[in-house]
Amino acid sequence: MFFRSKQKKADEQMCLSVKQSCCDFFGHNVSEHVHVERVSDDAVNIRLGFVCDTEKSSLIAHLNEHFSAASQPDQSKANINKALSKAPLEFNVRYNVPIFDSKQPPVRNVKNIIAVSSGKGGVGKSATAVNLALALKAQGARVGILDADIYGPSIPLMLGTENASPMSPDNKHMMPIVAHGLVSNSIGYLVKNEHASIWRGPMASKALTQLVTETNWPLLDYLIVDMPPGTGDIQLTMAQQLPLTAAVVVTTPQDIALSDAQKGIAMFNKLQVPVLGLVENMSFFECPACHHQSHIFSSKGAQKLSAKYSLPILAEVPLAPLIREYADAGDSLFEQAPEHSLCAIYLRGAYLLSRQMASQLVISPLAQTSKIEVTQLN
Ligand SMILES: Nc1ncnc2c1ncn2[C@@H]1O[C@H](COP(=O)(O)OP(=O)(O)OP(=O)(O)O)[C@@H](O)[C@H]1O
Repeated sequence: MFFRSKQKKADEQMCLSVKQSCCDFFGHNVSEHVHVERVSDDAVNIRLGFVCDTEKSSLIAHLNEHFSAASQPDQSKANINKALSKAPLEFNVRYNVPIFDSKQPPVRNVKNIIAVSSGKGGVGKSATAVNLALALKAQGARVGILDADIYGPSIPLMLGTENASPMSPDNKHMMPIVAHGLVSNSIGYLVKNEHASIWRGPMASKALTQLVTETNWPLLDYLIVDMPPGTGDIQLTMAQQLPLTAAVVVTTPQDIALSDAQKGIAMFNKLQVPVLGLVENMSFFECPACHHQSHIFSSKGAQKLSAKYSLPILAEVPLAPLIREYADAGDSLFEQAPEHSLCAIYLRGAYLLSRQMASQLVISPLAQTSKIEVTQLN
């Protein structure tokens, strides 16, 4: 009896510290989603609102965690081990990228589809989509990119795959094009730009649906979709047809871009697609000689939007000739200049993006357990 009550107290204590540890880990209060329950003398179930598994005497918690956390496994493991230090259990963390259910049928092999969108054209949406995809890949995720900007597909140029065309071994499905470790498909691989640009709404949406569903995607943690600019009927239909997990809105700091970005946020809100955050592109220009920063397109625009909609700013990307040069050459900034400060900006953006995804997972009723295990980084 005495032992039981002591054990109960120890369990309560352990439960509290696991919850606290999870809150620290996720960076906000998730305690009501954390369920800790002793299932036998030597096993405890921890369910982080969505996952739980026990194996023999060691406790295996499947953390549906974002990829970037896998680059700090010791940190997270240490946190949780600390919380469990009183329990005679071994604690292992396996990393799973979370999956969301969607109202639309899922795309085979694709865990999460993230739209990169902008209310206004020419703000650097495609460049942002490519660099975020490369940054997620650099952090260990399996990433694909879908060029849904069927009126101005620029992904083939930016990936250096302009002359590629997808093979179809079974005459039904296309094999995506591989470049810089990303798989991609684009209407630009299939038809000449001038042909796609005369397509009308239904034809354009049908082409997009085919591009998504008839591509033989390998197992992907993230499929980044470069949406066409704007928030008209075409964008709305496209966003409705895709089983989107979440969206990222790209803007420049100037008022005209911001007001269009708001329309983008409103569109995703209407479709109940969570917006993970904002990317402010062409935020400033830093003079290479004196390092003075000029705010060519105004300043603090994204900050205002961020405050108004409670959205994080994932990245403030400068106006930097290198971004255009690499994009035009179809080269990867991450392969050619991995130490460059621009890479750090995109890597942080990707980190925040995937972290936001993990947070959405905790609060979203659409979240489900990922069954696919992701290899932990060394
Ligand atoms: N931060 C930046 N610094 C310098 N050049 C940039 C930056 N971002 C994008 N660019 C360049 O600006 C041009 C337009 O960018 P991009 O094609 O990504 O814009 P977009 O918003 O996708 O355009 P569209 O509306 O046509 O789809 C490209 O040449 C790109 O390389």
